[in-house]
Order: sequence, then structure tokens, then C-alpha cells
Amino acid sequence: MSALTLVQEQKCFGGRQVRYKHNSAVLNCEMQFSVFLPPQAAEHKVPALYWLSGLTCSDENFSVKAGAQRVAAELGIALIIPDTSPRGDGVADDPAYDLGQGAGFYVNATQAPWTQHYQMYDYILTELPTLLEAQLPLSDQRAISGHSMGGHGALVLALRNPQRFTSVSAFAPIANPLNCPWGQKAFTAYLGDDRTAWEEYDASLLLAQYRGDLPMLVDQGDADNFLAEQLKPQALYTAGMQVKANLLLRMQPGYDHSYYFIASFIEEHLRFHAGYLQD
Ligand SMILES: N[C@@H](CCC(=O)N[C@@H](CSC=O)C(=O)NCC(=O)O)C(=O)O
Repeated sequence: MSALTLVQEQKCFGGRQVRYKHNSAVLNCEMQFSVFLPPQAAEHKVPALYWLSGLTCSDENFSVKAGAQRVAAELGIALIIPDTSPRGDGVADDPAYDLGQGAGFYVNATQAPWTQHYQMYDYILTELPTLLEAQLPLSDQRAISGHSMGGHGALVLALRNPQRFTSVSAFAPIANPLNCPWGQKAFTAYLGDDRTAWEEYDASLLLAQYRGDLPMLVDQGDADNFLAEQLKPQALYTAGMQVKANLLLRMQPGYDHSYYFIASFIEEHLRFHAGYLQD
């Protein structure tokens, strides 16, 4: 198991906002991530909310813009904020913002030149929790959330592994990537032309097959520029209705795709997850 190297630390709402780097065996490169440890973590192990960010983001966007730390400190929940792809000079990339570094889509790539590093599904599901629960004061209670590409990642990871997460939420997720330009471009590159391989990573298709009661909360702004072409929450809603899923999908009037939207509702998402996470 790789060691965590401290990069940066600030005191925040009585807790610690910390940035670490480590060598990822799964991603085959050095990675950075951020963690907020609430004040309670100085006394005992605390549950964690994994936050998956969207296209172009690193671990910094959510840490700096969402304003999640105050309520996480009150609730005694750690925030785990990974990067959105493998990184580095030796890591395959693409000049476009929606492929390559900053755009890992939380899948395990099967196609060259991406296979060697782009294994974000396994990194988030297994490597990072194993590492963090061994080296930080974290319990094995986990919830997951994310935005846009990260909302897609959170829903897919939770629906495929409901035993690993107590609850899932998302802000403006890419809800049906098989049927939108962002998803089709990324999945063609990372997974190849066979669309059956894509189905494992489509939240709407996965929800249509899901028969459990995992608590799910999704917020979507109706003034989001990406809503009609890229996000397609209707597909998720229809699937949820078909299987009577434990899904609350809220359209939020006037909100766009930005971190101002996330900052407006992150407190409600944290309190939602706190209702399922045990100390
Ligand atoms: N063309 C834009 C697109 C990038 C963008 O909007 N990224 C969003 C996530 S979109 C879906 O995954 C984001 O979170 N941006 C970071 C932020 O801090 O707002 C561009 O290149 O900027």
C-alpha cells in the first residue's frame, strides 16, 4: 500500500482541509486528492462522503468553491475529493476538454492508448477507500456524490455497488451517457465501438435494472446550458419510475451548471447523506 505524502494543510471550521499525493498502483501514476477531516476525526473514526468532480476539474474546484466544509464539520462527515483522471507527462491526453486528463469519466478504459492509466472506476471504488481507511481516521461508512461527469460517476459506482455506499446524490449528472455527445465521445475512446460495453456505465440503464432501495437524491437546474443535449435527467426519472426506485429528482428553477448551483444545495445533500451514514 502506498504512503500518503502531505502536500498542503489548512485549519477549516475546526477541522483540517488536507491535500495529499500518493503513487496509485491502479492508475499507474502519481495522484493528488483532497480530504476535509471534521473536528470529530481527532477523537474517533468518521464516515466519509466521496465527491466526484466534473470535466476540467481537479480536487481543488469542490474544495474551494462548494462551501461544504462548514456543514461537514457540524455533521462529523469527512469529504474525500479525488482528481478526475490520471495525470502527468507520461499519461495519455487529448487537447479537447472532454477527453483525457481532467475527463476520466470514472470508467476502466479497455482501449489504447488509455488502458495503461485510465482506470478511474477501480481507483474510486477500491484503491482510494482501502488506502484512506487504513491511514486516516475514517470508518467504512461511505456515501458518494458528484457533479455532471462526477454525478454520472457517483450514480454508476453506487448502482453497481450498493453494498459499498449508504446513499448517493448528484448535481446535474450526465444521466444517460449512451445518448449524449459527451458520453458517446468518451465511451468510444475509452471502451471502444461495442455499445454493450458502455451499458455498464450508464446510470439510467443501470437504474432500470436495479431492484434495491438505495437512497438517491438528484438536483438539476432548469437553466443549465447542458440540460437538453448532454444531461438528460428525464431518462433517469423514467427508469426510476419504472422500478419504483428510492429516487428524489428535483428540478431547481433558475439554476445553471456552475458551482453556484452546487453551493446552493450542498448543505441539503450533506444532511441527506448524514441521515444514512452511521458514526
Ligand atoms: N467548456 C467548458 C466545460 C467545462 C465545464 O463546464 N466543467 C464543469 C463540469 S461539466 C461536466 O462534467 C465544471 O465543473 N467546471 C469547473 C468549475 O469550477 O466550474 C470549459 O471548458 O470550461
